[in-house]
Amino acid sequence: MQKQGSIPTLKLNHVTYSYPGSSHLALDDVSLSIAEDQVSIFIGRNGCGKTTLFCLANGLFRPQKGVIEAFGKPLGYDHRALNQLRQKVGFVFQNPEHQLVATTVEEDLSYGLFNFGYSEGEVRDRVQQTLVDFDLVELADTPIHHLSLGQKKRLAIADVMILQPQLLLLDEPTAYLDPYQTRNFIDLLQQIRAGGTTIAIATHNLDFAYTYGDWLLVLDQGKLVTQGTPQTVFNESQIVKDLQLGRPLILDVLDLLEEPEKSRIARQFIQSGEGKT
Ligand SMILES: Nc1ncnc2c1ncn2[C@@H]1O[C@H](COP(=O)(O)OP(=O)(O)OP(=O)(O)O)[C@@H](O)[C@H]1O
Repeated sequence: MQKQGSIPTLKLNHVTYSYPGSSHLALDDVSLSIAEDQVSIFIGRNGCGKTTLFCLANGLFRPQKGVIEAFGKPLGYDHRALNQLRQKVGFVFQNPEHQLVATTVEEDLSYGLFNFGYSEGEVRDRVQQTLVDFDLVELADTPIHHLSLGQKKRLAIADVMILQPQLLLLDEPTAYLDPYQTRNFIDLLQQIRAGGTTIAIATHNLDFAYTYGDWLLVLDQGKLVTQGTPQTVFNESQIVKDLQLGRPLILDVLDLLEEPEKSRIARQFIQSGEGKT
């Protein structure tokens, strides 16, 4: 169940957006909530609107219709309001190359803090702590272009987390990562979540979505077509079947088993995902 009652971290009320010069609606009358204490995962075919939604949530784009609320208040679009929003809502792009701006790891971590006006002492302290937290100490002086893609992804997340956001938006976080790096990344997410940051993710990785998500939101052609727990969405949603999004591998494996083994493994698998925090 999606948590009811508390103020959602992010709320979209009938939000519509089309890119400048385009008559096509990238998001079409979308209403949804991201609950504070759940990992929300957006899935859907290429071009369904996931990245656009995150750009709207971060104030990079402004909807033509509808209202977006973060932490119970409608977004403002003046310079000051956006500055505040971007400290509270961190957005990690799909491709870390689009995000890393400085020459070395340490400089890159400092960059955002200086931009937001933090003092030199505060920047120094936060950078040192973040290097430790994100296992980047040995890479502190490494030129960005010497990093592997997995290391760049880690740095891109650290760049955002150094601002201590309340909501972290991750676009395709497991893309380009090998299984070992994916495991490390999931550990990192658990750490971030335990620190109290709400996490929302856009992904095509259905195994990751099934295991790690608390709440799945399915977009198609700019519309929210269904939402629910991963179990409900993948086991019961006809829409998801019709969209031919595929299924998590674990469900195909379960189909090969007989009862009671099937129920036993399914329970174990779900419980392993529940140990995410
Ligand atoms: N800069 C742009 N100008 C015009 N249309 C765009 C632009 N960027 C995206 N679109 C369109 O907006 C729609 C939503 O795109 P978006 O990138 O949000 O999808 P997505 O779900 O993130 O896709 P993917 O899974 O491929 O990353 C698509 O129809 C896309 O073609």
